[in-house]
Amino acid sequence: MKALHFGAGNIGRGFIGKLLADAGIELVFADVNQAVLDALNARHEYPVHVVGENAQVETVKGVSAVNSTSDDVIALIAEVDIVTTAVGPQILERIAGSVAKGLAKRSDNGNTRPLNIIACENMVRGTSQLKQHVLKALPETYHAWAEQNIGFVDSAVDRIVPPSAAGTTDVLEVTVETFSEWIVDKTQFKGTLPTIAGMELTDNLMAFVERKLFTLNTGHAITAYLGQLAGHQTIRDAILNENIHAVVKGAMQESGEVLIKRYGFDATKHAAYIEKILSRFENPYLHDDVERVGRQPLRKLSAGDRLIKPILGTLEYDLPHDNLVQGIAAAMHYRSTQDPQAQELVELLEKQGPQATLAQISGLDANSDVVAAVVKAYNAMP
Ligand SMILES: NC(=O)c1ccc[n+]([C@@H]2O[C@H](COP(=O)([O-])OP(=O)(O)OC[C@H]3O[C@@H](n4cnc5c(N)ncnc54)[C@H](O)[C@@H]3O)[C@@H](O)[C@H]2O)c1
Ligand SMILES: O=P(O)(O)OC[C@@H](O)[C@@H](O)[C@H](O)[C@H](O)CO
Repeated sequence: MKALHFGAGNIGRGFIGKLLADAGIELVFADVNQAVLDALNARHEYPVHVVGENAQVETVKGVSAVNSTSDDVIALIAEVDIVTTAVGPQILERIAGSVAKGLAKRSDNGNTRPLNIIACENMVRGTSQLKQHVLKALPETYHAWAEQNIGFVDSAVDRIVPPSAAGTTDVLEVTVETFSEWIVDKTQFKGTLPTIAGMELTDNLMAFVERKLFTLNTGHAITAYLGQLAGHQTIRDAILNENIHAVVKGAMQESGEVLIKRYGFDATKHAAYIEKILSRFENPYLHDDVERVGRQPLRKLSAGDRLIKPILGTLEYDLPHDNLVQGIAAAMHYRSTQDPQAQELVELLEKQGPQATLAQISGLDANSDVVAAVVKAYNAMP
């Protein structure tokens, strides 16, 4: 079996690529970072530091790499059995053109072996969104063939992988937590279901996607935003602040009440899931900057993402949401000179103030009580 994985970044090298290579699948990474590409092709292996109580260094072996903008990608898509991505939601549209060209070549070559494509991004049904971009770029004459032979499989992916520790000179080294979870929608595969250790199959993916994105990522983002406001550099320092801990836990519980109503989750098990996540945020072995976790605030404040979708759920079921309001207000205070979305947020706030800015980014009604509550909390923050 052969795989092409787009994005040799933290989650690509530290989680999805590692699982594929560990399963004995011949793995080629596609990326745009020349230093990473050169190192992968020179060494064909890299170290993964799995940190925790039983820390160990595992070596991922037998990998190679191609430039994601080269025709190599097209040739690979024509022949591999599985394509995965971990590039970031905003990049999916950019790789869709090459995927479409690869599919056309695959069809022209008469290759009818099933190919499954799995986007491993923090978004709801990211692969389905990639599929739409690919179909737009693929001439219509290939659509029926693609429907028959290509599985676009949605997934939920969970493992905290910050950039490697400061001081390392190895561009390939990656540090990961012990915990990991990769859940894929088994109803969307073409051909035989793959058996890859660490990949779980489900026929109820939406529950897992929302449970992860609207618990872990909701709490993570709020930890980052409140943490930055309080002057903390890392997620661990932020969550050890009692006031932040209380709001983060409260927000995950508020979001959890929605998930319990929507998906019938067991309340006791969900409370334990929240506690486990809080302990992961405290992980003393990871150095995870609030700036990484808070990155791209406009994406995180958009209607379907980790802050707004949960609060919409509390409105739908008439549930409390005071802690989510604090989290959204803190997100609007996020600042980063490295992050174009943080710059855009500042420009919007300067031009039109918090009420219109929040309404524009999130799709919430500018005159709603919830927007008024966020603006009040925003103005009360330092
Ligand atoms: N890091 C985590 O803890 C974590 C956990 C779960 C999910 N995720 C999700 O995984 C995705 C990737 O996150 P990450 O933390 O690994 O980010 P990252 O920045 O470390 O990695 C992204 C990689 O994509 C590459 N890239 C950019 N444009 C590309 C292109 N056109 N073609 C191919 N590669 C391209 C970058 O060079 C980089 O190596 C995101 O959607 C993120 O939400 C991250
Ligand atoms: O990757 P983002 O920007 O969507 O979110 C930042 C973090 O919350 C995220 O990367 C987590 O570390 C990850 O989702 C853990 O599974």
